[in-house]
Amino acid sequence: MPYAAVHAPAATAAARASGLTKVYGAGETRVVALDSVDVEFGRGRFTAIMGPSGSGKSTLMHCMAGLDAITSGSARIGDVELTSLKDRELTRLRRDKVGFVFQAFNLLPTLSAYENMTLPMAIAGRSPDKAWVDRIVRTVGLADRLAHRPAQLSGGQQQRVAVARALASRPEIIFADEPTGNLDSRTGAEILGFLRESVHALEQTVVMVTHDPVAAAYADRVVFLADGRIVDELHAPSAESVLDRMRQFEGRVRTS
Ligand SMILES: Nc1ncnc2c1ncn2[C@@H]1O[C@H](COP(=O)(O)OP(=O)(O)OP(=O)(O)O)[C@@H](O)[C@H]1O
Repeated sequence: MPYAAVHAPAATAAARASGLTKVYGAGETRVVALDSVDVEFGRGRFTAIMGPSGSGKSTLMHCMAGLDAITSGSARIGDVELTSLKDRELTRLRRDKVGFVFQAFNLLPTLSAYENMTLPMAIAGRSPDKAWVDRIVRTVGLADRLAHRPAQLSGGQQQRVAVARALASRPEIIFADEPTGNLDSRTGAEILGFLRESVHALEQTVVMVTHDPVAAAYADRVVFLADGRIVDELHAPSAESVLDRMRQFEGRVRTS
């Protein structure tokens, strides 16, 4: 049975967690990476996740994307409860409903930009929606690079291909983990602009982990994590307001 049919009515959030707890290890090596996190990622919104190193940002992203099993609580993509899925269903959900952009571009070197973009759909046996793919290609400015292999592209162009690949299947949600970490600031700004454009013009949903207040300012909302908990959030952020919040927050941590 298709997984969508098994579950509850449509949710308004593209993804949500409640009481999401992730514990690694046991005994002396036990680490509570996420401690009962409640969070929603609104459909058609761009959310940044920030927090100090080790605060649980990547773990939250991996658990919400179905890349890592959760210890307790609930994680949903749309109306699908991830904990109810078997491995195979989870693989299918990730392929069909989730797009990923990583710091390393993760493109296949022997394939062209276009083939890389449409590879996940080719694997799934689905033919790409040509009008949609054309729109993405125009949005990320790759029209004259589609036949190039990754080695013939700059880092910024390779990341544009990775963004286009994440968008190509019109996923329910795109998770981006430090997508500009390997790029200079001008090229990084371009990629962030494309992510913002994909949310605002193409009505996609993006959740991005970042350390950079300038990158976070491209989002509609910033969620702050510390010690595996959500401790703050900011709407319509600017780089200054994010930095300011981080400073207040560091002050609180130092004095507590
Ligand atoms: N596979 C693992 N096994 C054991 N502990 C882990 C594992 N992955 C993460 N952790 C621990 O969980 C906590 C949260 O890690 P996580 O990588 O989510 O933090 P982060 O906020 O993404 O950090 P950074 O900004 O440095 O990437 C850390 O204490 C980390 O050491």
